[in-house]
Amino acid sequence: MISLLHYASKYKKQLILGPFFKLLEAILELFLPFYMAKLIDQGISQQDTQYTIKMGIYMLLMSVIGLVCVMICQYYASIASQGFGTELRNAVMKKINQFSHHELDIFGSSTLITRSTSDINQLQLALAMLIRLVIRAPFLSIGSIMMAFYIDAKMGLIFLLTIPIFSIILFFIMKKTVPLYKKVQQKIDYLNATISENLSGVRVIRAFAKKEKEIDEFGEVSDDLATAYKNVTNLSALLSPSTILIMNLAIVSILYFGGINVNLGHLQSGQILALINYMTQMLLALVVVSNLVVIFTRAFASADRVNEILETTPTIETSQKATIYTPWKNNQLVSFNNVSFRYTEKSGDVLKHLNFTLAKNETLGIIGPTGSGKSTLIQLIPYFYAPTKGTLLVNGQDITTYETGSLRDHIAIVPQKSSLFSGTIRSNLLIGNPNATDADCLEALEMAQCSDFVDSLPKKLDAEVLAQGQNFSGGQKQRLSIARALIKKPDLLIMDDCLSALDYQTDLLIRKALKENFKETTVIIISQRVSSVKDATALLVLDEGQQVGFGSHESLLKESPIYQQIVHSQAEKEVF
Ligand SMILES: Nc1ncnc2c1ncn2[C@@H]1O[C@H](COP(=O)(O)OP(=O)(O)OP(=O)(O)O)[C@@H](O)[C@H]1O
Repeated sequence: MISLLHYASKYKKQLILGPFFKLLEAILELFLPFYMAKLIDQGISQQDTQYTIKMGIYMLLMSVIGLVCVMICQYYASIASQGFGTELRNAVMKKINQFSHHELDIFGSSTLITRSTSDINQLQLALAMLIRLVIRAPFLSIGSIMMAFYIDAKMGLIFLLTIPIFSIILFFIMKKTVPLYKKVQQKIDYLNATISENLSGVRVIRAFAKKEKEIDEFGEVSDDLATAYKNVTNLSALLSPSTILIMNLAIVSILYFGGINVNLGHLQSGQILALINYMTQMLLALVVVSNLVVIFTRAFASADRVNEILETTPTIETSQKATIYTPWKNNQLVSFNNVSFRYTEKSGDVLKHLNFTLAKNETLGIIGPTGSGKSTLIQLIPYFYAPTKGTLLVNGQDITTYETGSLRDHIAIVPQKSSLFSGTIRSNLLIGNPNATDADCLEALEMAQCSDFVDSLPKKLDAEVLAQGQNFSGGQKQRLSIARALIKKPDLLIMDDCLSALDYQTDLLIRKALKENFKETTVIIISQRVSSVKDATALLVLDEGQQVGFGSHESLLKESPIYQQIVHSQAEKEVF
């Protein structure tokens, strides 16, 4: 948590002045009972109206100044805590954006969302409390004891006695609640993951009529969190009645011993009232201290979770010596040299000893059964993942030596699962090329075979796209994703099984448009359909991560049994 405080360094003024004004207010609050005692004992008791009014005015002034101090402190606390939260959130988002796909896989999106929202909110709250209460509460507790001793040393002993009793109760409650609060935070994480999975898969859940099952399962997760919350709040809630019990017992003691002292003439009734006020003030301040402990415990747990993100070193980092990718230096655009890859240390190799080369302006088709590693392979080329073994050259140079942004600027990928962003059709296309004109957009839409349906929309290029493109059909989303890649006019275009979702005619027209308009572009097409890749310059056949064939359609038909099987099975289907 301490290490995160430098994100509040811009707010030094607020961090110093906030507690300072709160301290001023606490000093004034501490003197109020003292003046009240004087008002009663020397003003009201002795019927000295002038003195009573004077003390009343002092008390009023102190209250007004105290109020102003509180407002200034709250103002500074809000500025500093909100600013700190914003700085921290920006740093976390920056870091997440530097993560390679490997770190994104490890963390998972739901915990990244929880950590950058609710955990940072917790830290923001802790900083606001730090400014507002961390000096005030201990100051009021100690100050009240000192004032009690100042009024009467023997009565002050009652104050000293209450502190260990309160501390023992606080210690036992804290000992039980602190670990429980950590558990609650983990359960919130799990609840968020469940909500996000349910919402993203809501259509599948309904299609399989599993709504009731999902509702029941969510109910269990939710009940689990509620039970954890109940357990911890039940324990925390003991603190308040225990404090009130101690406070009342202490007040009874003050009244009892104070009464004796008043009878003996050692104390006056106003002083007894002041002592009761100090006792209330001290115990309420101690309750605030205990709440602060809870807030800080939760903040420490959140700080660990946020720090985990900030301290993660991305496996793919652009080094100082990184080279800027410059296109067309080398005839061999992509070269896999004995490349193997595994997602995690423990999992086996998903790609095994791949060796092939793709020359510029050529088209490579990748085909193979599901799970054979096709998508994994193409994710290595833009350096989303680093090869585990072997070297991968792009444009004659090891990908690990490139500045990743410049490399990716020259590559466009159409992912297997199309993803559009909320905005308009134009804003989605501009992701591919921010400088594209309307004419460029229309040309890309034409090549991706989506002109007809975009033309039929009343707002055309300005037609609204909802989050994840929900208002478009699967095929329309796929074609818009293709247009977004084409508008980039990349050196290397990678299409990850995106044509299989389209009808044969559209698939054919898109490939024809590519051939005619992207003569200077190297293309990699993954497809389950032989017809989509058979005209490629070379075909790579994958099976369980192994390269089991590489060559033209004709040569593979003669040499590769797996390719023969694939062709045969598809030819059979086409008869029916
Ligand atoms: N992010 C990931 N983390 C761990 N394992 C993964 C990950 N992505 C894929 N895999 C595993 O890697 C293997 C290859 O998956 P990949 O998606 O590359 O296959 P594919 O040939 O593209 O399949 P499909 O044709 O079904 O799209 C599979 O066994 C899969 O379980």
